[in-house]
Amino acid sequence: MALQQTIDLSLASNIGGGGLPQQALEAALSVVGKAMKRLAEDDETGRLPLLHMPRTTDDLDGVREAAAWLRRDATDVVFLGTGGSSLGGQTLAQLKDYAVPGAGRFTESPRVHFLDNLDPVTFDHVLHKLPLSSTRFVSISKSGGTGETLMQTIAVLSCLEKAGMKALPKEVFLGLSEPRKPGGRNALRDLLEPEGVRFLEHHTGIGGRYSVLTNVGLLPAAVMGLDIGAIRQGAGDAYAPFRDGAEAKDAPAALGAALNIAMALEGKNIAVTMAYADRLERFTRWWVQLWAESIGKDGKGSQPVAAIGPVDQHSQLQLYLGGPNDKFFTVMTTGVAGQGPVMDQKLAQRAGESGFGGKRIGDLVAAQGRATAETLAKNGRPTRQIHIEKLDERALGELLMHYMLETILTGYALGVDPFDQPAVEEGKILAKEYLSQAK
Ligand SMILES: O=P(O)(O)OC[C@H]1O[C@](O)(CO)[C@@H](O)[C@@H]1O
Repeated sequence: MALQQTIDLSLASNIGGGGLPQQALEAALSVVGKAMKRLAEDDETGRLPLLHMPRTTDDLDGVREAAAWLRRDATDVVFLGTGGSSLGGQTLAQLKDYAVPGAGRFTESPRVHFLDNLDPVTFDHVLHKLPLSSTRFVSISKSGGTGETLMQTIAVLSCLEKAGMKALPKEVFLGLSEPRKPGGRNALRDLLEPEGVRFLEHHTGIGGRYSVLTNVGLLPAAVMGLDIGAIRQGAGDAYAPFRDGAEAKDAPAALGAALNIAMALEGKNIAVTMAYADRLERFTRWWVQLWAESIGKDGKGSQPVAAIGPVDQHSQLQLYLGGPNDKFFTVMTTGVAGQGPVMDQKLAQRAGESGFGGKRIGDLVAAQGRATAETLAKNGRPTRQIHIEKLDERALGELLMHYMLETILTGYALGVDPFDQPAVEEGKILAKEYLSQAK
């Protein structure tokens, strides 16, 4: 297990009044215990194919083959898609510096782009800059009907045609969507299949925001050269206590769910995840969607907030320490001590920081992560600590599965369906109505 979860700084017995009383945690653990029984049935009956993902390997070669096809002679690979059709891939790609401030500009070829937001200026800009003859495109949408992804795909097809490309769309494009439902439409397939574009199948039993361990997340990961088998193995590590029939208090994801539930009942309705690693920034955004869409319904749910350390110490920490005590914190750290450039003794002295001398940048980041968690606790702010010594494919797979399990169990325990998102549809319908009125 790469993930070490510590809840000591969440408990009233350690941090005083702002912390969680032991009996509140016990009560939540008992509800989560029942939710775990439901999860075990889900596994047994096959109702939740996500639970089988860690032990599935027969699809990996297909993913690797598609990734190799995309990489062949490509300078750029562009992933079109939004929400769960993009954030999982981005999270994994960040292990290889995707969207890491500064470092992301130097990533190896092919350059990978995820265009998950629809912004006309960005899209125009990117289409003009891309070397079209050596760019590959992947359109991902579970439903095949998401307006943003369809518009992006149409724009790219038109752009390829206008550029008078020798290559046909089927030579540069790949689709990833559910199979067409009998009698139903799949607009993305309707768009691309007549061009001969090949499609990978989106798992029909796994929703977009839970799809990071399927081809949706693993295809971009494989394009980046990551070990996708290790990602699945890591997911297995998070699931192992559940398979082994552990009690809620001994299964880290179940303990996490119980903490979240109990915290919300104690008035901590904001869940802040602050990760001290650039390579977990996309993870925090992936988690925000996972948590918000899965738990926020029927008048229930806590507000997920993503933060990164140490940079957000300089923007959010004041509120966290001095503002209302209505938050439950997770401070995430990695084993960065001893890593990075070493501080020259003389220069450190000249800067008036002789304590920096001989220390490395990673030493300061490690100290900051620890100090933030402890300062939050000293101020009565309940804080869970998650530490991952070595952030690699296996560890990230474990972290992703941990959070998916924590989310599902929280939904089950609260009596909400963690797999739908009915409220989002209303605005989509209205937007299409306004679009039809636009001149
Ligand atoms: O993969 P699709 O079907 O394009 O959906 C994209 C995203 O849109 C949502 O349905 C919300 O509108 C998310 O749940 C989903 O991840």
